[in-house]
Amino acid sequence: MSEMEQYVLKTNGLTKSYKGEFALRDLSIAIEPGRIYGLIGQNGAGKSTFMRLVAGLAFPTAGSIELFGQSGAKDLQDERKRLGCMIEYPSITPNMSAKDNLKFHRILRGIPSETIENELLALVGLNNTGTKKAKNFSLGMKQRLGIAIALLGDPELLILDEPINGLDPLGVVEIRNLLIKLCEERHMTILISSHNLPELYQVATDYLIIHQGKLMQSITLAELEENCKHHFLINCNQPEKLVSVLETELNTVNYKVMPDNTVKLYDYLGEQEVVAKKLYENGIAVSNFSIQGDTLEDYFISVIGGGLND
Ligand SMILES: Nc1ncnc2c1ncn2[C@@H]1O[C@H](COP(=O)(O)OP(=O)(O)OP(=O)(O)O)[C@@H](O)[C@H]1O
Repeated sequence: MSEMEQYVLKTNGLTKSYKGEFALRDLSIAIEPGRIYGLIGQNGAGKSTFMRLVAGLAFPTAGSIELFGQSGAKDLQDERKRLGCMIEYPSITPNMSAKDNLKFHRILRGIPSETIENELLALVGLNNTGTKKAKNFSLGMKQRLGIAIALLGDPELLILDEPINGLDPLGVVEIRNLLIKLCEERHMTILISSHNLPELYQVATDYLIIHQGKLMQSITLAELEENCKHHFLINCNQPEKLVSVLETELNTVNYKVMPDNTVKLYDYLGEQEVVAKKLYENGIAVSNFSIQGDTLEDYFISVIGGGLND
């Protein structure tokens, strides 16, 4: 990456329609290097469409794509050599072993190094599969082989469409560990889609939530955790006085004043009456005083819920 390449991928107003129906609408995102982005949305939200457009497997109806700082048609095609993709299904030949599958794709892509096959098999934990044919692999093994194929060109941006859906918990952990390793050891940027937020959790550093083809939210892991953390939500007529009461009478600075002047208090969660009493004693009129906080699923639903039926 050169200094010019602040973003690995940037899209502006990216739109794709099929026969007048929008699969993707006005999607503008920016992906920074060395991070793992979870592209999250329900079935049909537009995740695969987005990945296909970035990979050059489909063409946008409107909007633009910039890869590694380049957006001209020819430059974009050149930059796509720096991508590794597994979109929709792993491109596996069922009657071949893992190694032969890798060899086939290596030759197809004109990669001379033969040692890369064994290196990648070891990396994805398939080095002991010998002559076993891919059709006899578990789903998790097939996904890992698909990832190994996507890694053949030593990509800087790895795009994986639903690599963990349908896997058992152990399979999910294996893929998760592999992705974290690729990001940490090779500084690879990863874009991974799923319709399951808890499955992406612990692997993604950033989340792009899409619904009905539109970007609903781009959020970091820290922001997601902050939004899901349990707290008292307090609405009152004197937020400054409330803050002073929290600090001086309740001895806490573990609160946050939101842009709309509501206050989130993260302390005293089991002691609602203690807080309520202090507010009352100090003459603070409260219009809302409730415990808030979401599970990841609740949060996801609350974000996409805003876009239902538009
Ligand atoms: N080639 C195509 N022709 C017509 N419609 C399409 C085509 N590809 C996608 N669509 C439509 O675009 C919308 C988005 O589909 P897409 O496959 O991108 O969603 P997704 O989020 O990847 O869903 P899933 O999780 O089910 O894979 C859907 O309504 C789908 O029917």
